[in-house]
Amino acid sequence: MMMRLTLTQAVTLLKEHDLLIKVVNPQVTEFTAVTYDSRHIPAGQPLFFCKGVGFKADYLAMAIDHGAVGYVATQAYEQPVTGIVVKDDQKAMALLAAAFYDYPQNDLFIVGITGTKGKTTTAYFTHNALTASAGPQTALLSTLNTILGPQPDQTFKSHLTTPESLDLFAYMRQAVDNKMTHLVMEVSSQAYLKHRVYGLTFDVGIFLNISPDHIGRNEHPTFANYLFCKEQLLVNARTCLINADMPYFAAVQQAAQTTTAPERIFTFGKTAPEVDFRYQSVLSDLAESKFQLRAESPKAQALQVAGEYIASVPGDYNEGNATAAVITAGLAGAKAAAIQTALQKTHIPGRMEVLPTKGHGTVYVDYAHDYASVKRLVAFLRSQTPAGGKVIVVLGAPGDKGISRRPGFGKALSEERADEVILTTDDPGFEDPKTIADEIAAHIDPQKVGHVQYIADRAQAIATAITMSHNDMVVIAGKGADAYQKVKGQDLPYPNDLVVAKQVIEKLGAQPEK
Ligand SMILES: CC(=O)N[C@H]1[C@@H](OP(=O)(O)OP(=O)(O)OC[C@H]2O[C@@H](n3ccc(=O)[nH]c3=O)[C@H](O)[C@@H]2O)O[C@H](CO)[C@@H](O)[C@@H]1O[C@H](C)C(=O)N[C@@H](C)C(=O)N[C@H](CCC(=O)O)C(=O)O
Ligand SMILES: Nc1ncnc2c1ncn2[C@@H]1O[C@H](COP(=O)(O)OP(=O)(O)OP(=O)(O)O)[C@@H](O)[C@H]1O
Repeated sequence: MMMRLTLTQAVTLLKEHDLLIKVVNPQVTEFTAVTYDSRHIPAGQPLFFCKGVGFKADYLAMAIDHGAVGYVATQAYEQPVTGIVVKDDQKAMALLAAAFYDYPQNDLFIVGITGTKGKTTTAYFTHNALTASAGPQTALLSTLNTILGPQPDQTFKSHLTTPESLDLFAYMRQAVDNKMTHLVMEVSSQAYLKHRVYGLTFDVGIFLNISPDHIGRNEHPTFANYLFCKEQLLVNARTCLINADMPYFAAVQQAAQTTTAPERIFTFGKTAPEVDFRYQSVLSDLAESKFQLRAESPKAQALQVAGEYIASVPGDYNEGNATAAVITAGLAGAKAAAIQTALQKTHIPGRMEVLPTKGHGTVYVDYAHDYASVKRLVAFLRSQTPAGGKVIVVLGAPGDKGISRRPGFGKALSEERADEVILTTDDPGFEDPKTIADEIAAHIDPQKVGHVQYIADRAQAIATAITMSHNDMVVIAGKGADAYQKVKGQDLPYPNDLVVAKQVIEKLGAQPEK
């Protein structure tokens, strides 16, 4: 189907949402392409969206030079093309994108997942559970990969956790055209802050947890704003699923109740007094997590997903992520047996990847990169360490953002009493990695952490950690499967932590016997 948007449609929609200020030079009555990037102007009659903190009038001029016949912006420009002037460029872009791509959301069962931690893990579990149940009909929008269909060229690396609205609706259209019936997507708080999902209703909205993160320049001004943005997923979901064990549960539940009847709000938890679904650890070891899921309310029982599950990704916190995926798959019509199989087989790149060794303990590569996740990770590994064994941690903190992570890491490593910490480089951007490491070190309590050192080169830091390990746990945290180091505005190639760790193990001749 040829995608199009008429000027009349655009005006009607924008007026409906009280977003239209005026139209200038209304000579073009139909647009047959849309874009927000002057470096990629499609053929046809393109409409150009002027948006973003870094937008410059020159980009619009360049877009028009390359064929744009209209623009949407918060101000009129001295340009001879049709201009749609709006009160909010991001909201306007989301509304017009949905219309341009002919509302693909109407043909998809959409699951949205938010939470400070666990979004990608839960998204993969849910995607695999739905695929195991109904075949390859489920699209995925995750921080790692975008999957829009079953063919290899319909899977590619993602740029953002939640895409810009224009890309989001384009992806949904491609997914529908590729015969996808379901979509599992991560919804970052940033997506609501920047109105990337404005006007979109989710069939299921999952709220996993919230802890202070993503507050600062280019992100949220305050924690209250961060919480508010995350709550919007539930305000815009037909069915809500909430972790009742987390702080701020009452506020989040209240947000869900604003638009959703109690029959469509489900809660889960391990320790909360009243929940629809309760999960309980059966066995959590270094390879997997086995847990029991009980349905405690009639509406929970009706889903028929209670039972025992094994999640392939170790870490006791992954039981909560897996529980959310099981319930959601049940809500989407998947059968317990298919969900069980899928959970056991799910592999998530860079999330709790395990490398056993001969003589150098066990090596973990994990994406933990804030206070809450490093704390839970070190606590879990500590609980699994054999008597006399140590927990050796390799990590750094990124530059130019997430400044609160630096004291957070120091605090988490101290509270969980890491035995050996090797501070290193992790996407330093325009900052000096040694200064970042010093800021982390300043928050490490020497009474609680055995020894701290700094090794700038990440591969060298990993080699040092694995070489010194005997009967110990080595955890390489923060970068997961990232195959780059962000340095001074450039993505410098880096093999990734798993590849480096495997090379070190091989060099040491420490591969385990098959
Ligand atoms: C703060 C934020 O959300 N920024 C995103 C946003 O930027 P922006 O709208 O301000 O755009 P900009 O990069 O300043 O550029 C302005 C405009 O000029 C256009 N342009 C630019 C150059 C040119 O030559 N011609 C041209 O037309 C650009 O296409 C853009 O439309 O839109 C851009 C795409 O157009 C994104 O790449 C960019 O994400 C940046 C890279 C980013 O780091 N975002 C993070 C904070 C983010 O969104 N993270 C969350 C996950 C958080 C979590 O883990 O929970 C996410 O959902 O990914
Ligand atoms: N429920 C949880 N509680 C605490 N830590 C968790 C939880 N789930 C995952 N983690 C940790 O957080 C890391 C990131 O997990 P995941 O990628 O699933 O989360 P995310 O929400 O997508 O993260 P991000 O927004 O940073 O991309 C994992 O590698 C693990 O260490």
